[in-house]
Amino acid sequence: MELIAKEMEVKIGKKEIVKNVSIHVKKQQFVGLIGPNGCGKSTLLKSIYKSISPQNGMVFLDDLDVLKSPEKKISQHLGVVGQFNEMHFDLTVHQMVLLGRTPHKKMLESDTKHDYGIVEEALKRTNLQDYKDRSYLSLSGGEKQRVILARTIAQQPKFMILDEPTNHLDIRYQIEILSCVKELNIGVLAALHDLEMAAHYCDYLYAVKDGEIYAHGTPEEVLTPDTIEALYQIKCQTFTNPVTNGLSFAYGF
Ligand SMILES: Nc1ncnc2c1ncn2[C@@H]1O[C@H](COP(=O)(O)OP(=O)(O)OP(=O)(O)O)[C@@H](O)[C@H]1O
Repeated sequence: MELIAKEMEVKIGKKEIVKNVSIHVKKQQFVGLIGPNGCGKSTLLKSIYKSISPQNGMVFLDDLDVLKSPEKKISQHLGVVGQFNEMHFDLTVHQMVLLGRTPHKKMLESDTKHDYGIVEEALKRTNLQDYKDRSYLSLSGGEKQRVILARTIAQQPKFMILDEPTNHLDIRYQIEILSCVKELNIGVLAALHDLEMAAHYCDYLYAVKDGEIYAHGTPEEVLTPDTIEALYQIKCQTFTNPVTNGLSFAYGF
């Protein structure tokens, strides 16, 4: 699915947090949102997935009007991995991932073999098969993050929004999670802090500064020393990593 968010504006109290932001994610594109702490990335994402109401703007997933549609309808198409995944009641990992099937069920409809198959596949993709019977609350932050992703995969969304999905994850799982999301081949909009990961996984980037889009384009177009300095107030040199051939960054020079 394609996502178009147009002229998004979010005010909290008197403060304008998101100022007239438009984002376009084409079918199967992996689009990154970068920018310093507090620039408004999460607020923008939340206003797109309707966790907060924007003062202005519209959001379409193909022809589905997200801001005007009921939650259930939206969650049949849109999966969200948020930044904080705390729960106050305990479920096993398997039960948590099975919850991903809820948007596709009628009230009180029981889980089927088909649902269990989808859950198994999601656990496999996120490397969680051995955690099936563990209590969710007993997991580490990184393990919880993977369970939430598995639940979102089991939801079989056609578009995914991720807010710093690699928060809490060590380097191996950062790579595994982003590769796993990329392999889903669906439209993705993800807030990312690691610029090397953003350069490697994203087809297109939006750089946010003070609630506005400061730059957008391919990673090579956006991740220039000037833009990085403007965003993060840090000197930076970019180079092609001789080992990976990817874009790399030397900070503080
Ligand atoms: N409910 C709220 N009340 C007051 N201010 C808020 C609220 N939510 C967000 N803000 C402020 O809005 C600004 C943007 O926050 P947001 O979480 O969107 O930034 P971010 O770019 O996602 O940051 P980070 O990279 O640190 O996660 C911050 O200054 C934050 O303090």
